[in-house]
Amino acid sequence: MLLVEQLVKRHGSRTVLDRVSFEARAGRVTAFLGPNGAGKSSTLRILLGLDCADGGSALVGGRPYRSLRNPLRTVGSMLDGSGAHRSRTARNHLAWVARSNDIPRRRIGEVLEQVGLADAARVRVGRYSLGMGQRLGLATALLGEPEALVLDEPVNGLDPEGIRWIRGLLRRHADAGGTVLLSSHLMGEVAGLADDLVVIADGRIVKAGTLAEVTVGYGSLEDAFFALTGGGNGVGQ
Ligand SMILES: Nc1ncnc2c1ncn2[C@@H]1O[C@H](COP(=O)(O)OP(=O)(O)OP(=O)(O)O)[C@@H](O)[C@H]1O
Repeated sequence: MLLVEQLVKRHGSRTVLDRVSFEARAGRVTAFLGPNGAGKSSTLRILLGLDCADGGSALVGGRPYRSLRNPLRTVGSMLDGSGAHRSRTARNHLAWVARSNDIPRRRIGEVLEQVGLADAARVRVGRYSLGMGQRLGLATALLGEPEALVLDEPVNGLDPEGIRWIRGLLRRHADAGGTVLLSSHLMGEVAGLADDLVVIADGRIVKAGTLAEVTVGYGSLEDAFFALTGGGNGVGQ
């Protein structure tokens, strides 16, 4: 469903993505794992049409994101929290997104209920906690009932109950045949959730496969991660 092939991205003379290739399949939760600065966000931004590649391709359901007619009905995403303006309420924000993507209004109430924000729907986003902002970001991603979800560090700011909740939500999405791609630099959250792993370090894919394939020969996912990434930063925080 999500296919990244030979992706190259440069900033000045620096190559931050070096022929990155991987696939996130339908019915699976795929974790995109790597230390800070490895190139996860850069890849996801290109996949979601927010940045241009210098080479290669990134396809959603066989097409570049920018060629999708109503993108939020194909792929829902969350990068950098909710993406909502501080002065808006959650309901206003979702109404605006729904309108711009031809999504029926009934979905607003449904997703607010689904992410546990129904009671805070009329509170301004500027007053939300980090975790509430994450929930609103997820509500926005779910609004168009997309087949695929692409989430950058989705558990940031969530408390243990929130982490458990998001795990369940993503699991159900994949079990219903959807595609989930999430990035993370935290081991613990991924070990209990992902079916497939893609490990990136210094802009290169160093390993991809099922959880069992990636961890074979190592005591734990954390051991595998350190060995594969050369002991990157920010791991296990
Ligand atoms: N606009 C930019 N200009 C210059 N360098 C950039 C730019 N955007 C990203 N980079 C660099 O590209 C590299 C990859 O960054 P990226 O944000 O994709 O990493 P990441 O794996 O998402 O890390 P993190 O977990 O910290 O978010 C980093 O070295 C970063 O400094």
